Amino acid sequence: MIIAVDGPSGSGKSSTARGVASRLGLRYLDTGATYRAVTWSAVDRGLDLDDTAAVAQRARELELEISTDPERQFVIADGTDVTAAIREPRISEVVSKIATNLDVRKELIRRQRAVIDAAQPSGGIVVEGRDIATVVATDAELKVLLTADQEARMARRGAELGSVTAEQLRDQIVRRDADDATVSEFQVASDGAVTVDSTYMTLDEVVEVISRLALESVAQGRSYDG
Ligand SMILES: Nc1ncnc2c1ncn2[C@@H]1O[C@H](COP(=O)(O)OP(=O)(O)OP(=O)(O)O)[C@@H](O)[C@H]1O
Ligand SMILES: Nc1ccn([C@H]2C[C@H](O)[C@@H](COP(=O)(O)O)O2)c(=O)n1
Repeated sequence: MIIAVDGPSGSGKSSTARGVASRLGLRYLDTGATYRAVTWSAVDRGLDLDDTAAVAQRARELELEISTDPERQFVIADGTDVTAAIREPRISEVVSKIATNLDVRKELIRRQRAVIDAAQPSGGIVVEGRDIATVVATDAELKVLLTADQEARMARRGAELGSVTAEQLRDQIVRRDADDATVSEFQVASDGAVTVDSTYMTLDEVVEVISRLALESVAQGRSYDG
C-alpha cells in the first residue's frame, strides 16, 4: 500500500505521515529530505546553486541513504550524517532553488520510487511531499492533500523555530510555497485526493483521520477484489 500526503509548508505533512506510518506499521518516506540532502551537498561543496547543470550532476553523484523507519529517522549523504544539518535555516532558505531544478527532480523522483518499491514487501509506505499523488506515486491507494490556513502554518513554524522574525517566517512559508508551486501542484487536490484541513485539528486528530481513511481504502480494495 502507498499513502501519499502532499500539501504546503507547515501543514503538518511530516509529523502526520510519520504518525500514520507508526500507527499502521508502515514505512515512511520524507521526500523533502532528499531535496534538502542535495542542497546540503551542493552548499558543502561551494557550488553555485544557480548552475543547474552542476547541481544536477551533484544530485546524480550523491550517495544518499535515507531511513524509512518512522521511529528512527536519519539521512546520510556521502557518508556524513546530515539528519540535523539539512534542517538548518541556511538550507531551508535555499532548498527551493534545488527543488525547482528539473534535472534534480528527475533524479530524486527516480530514487524516491526505488525506495517506495523496496517498501512494498513489508506492507507499504506513507510518502510525503509536494508531488507524490500527482507525479511520484500516481497509483497510491490513498491520496491526501493536507492543508491548514496560512496563519496556522506560520504559527506552527514559529513555535517550532523559536525566535524568528515575522519576515523570516513569511519567507519560510509564503515565499517557499510560491517558489515550490512553480514545479508542483500542491495547493488544490488532484483527482481522487481527499483534502484534510488541519487548521483546527490537533496532530493526533489528523493522524486518526488519515489512518481511518487508509484502513477504509484497504477494506474497499479487498471488496473490489472479491
Ligand atoms: N495539527 C497540528 N496542530 C498543531 N501543530 C501541528 C499540527 N501538525 C503539525 N504541527 C506542528 O507544526 C510544525 C510543522 O509540522 P511539519 O514539519 O510536520 O509540517 P510539514 O508540512 O512537513 O512542513 P514542511 O513541508 O515545511 O517540512 C511542527 O512543529 C509540528 O509539530
Ligand atoms: N516531493 C517534494 C518534496 C519537497 N519538495 C521541496 C519543497 C521544499 O522546497 C523542499 C524541502 O521540503 P520540506 O522538507 O520543507 O518539506 O523540497 C518538493 O519540491 N517536492
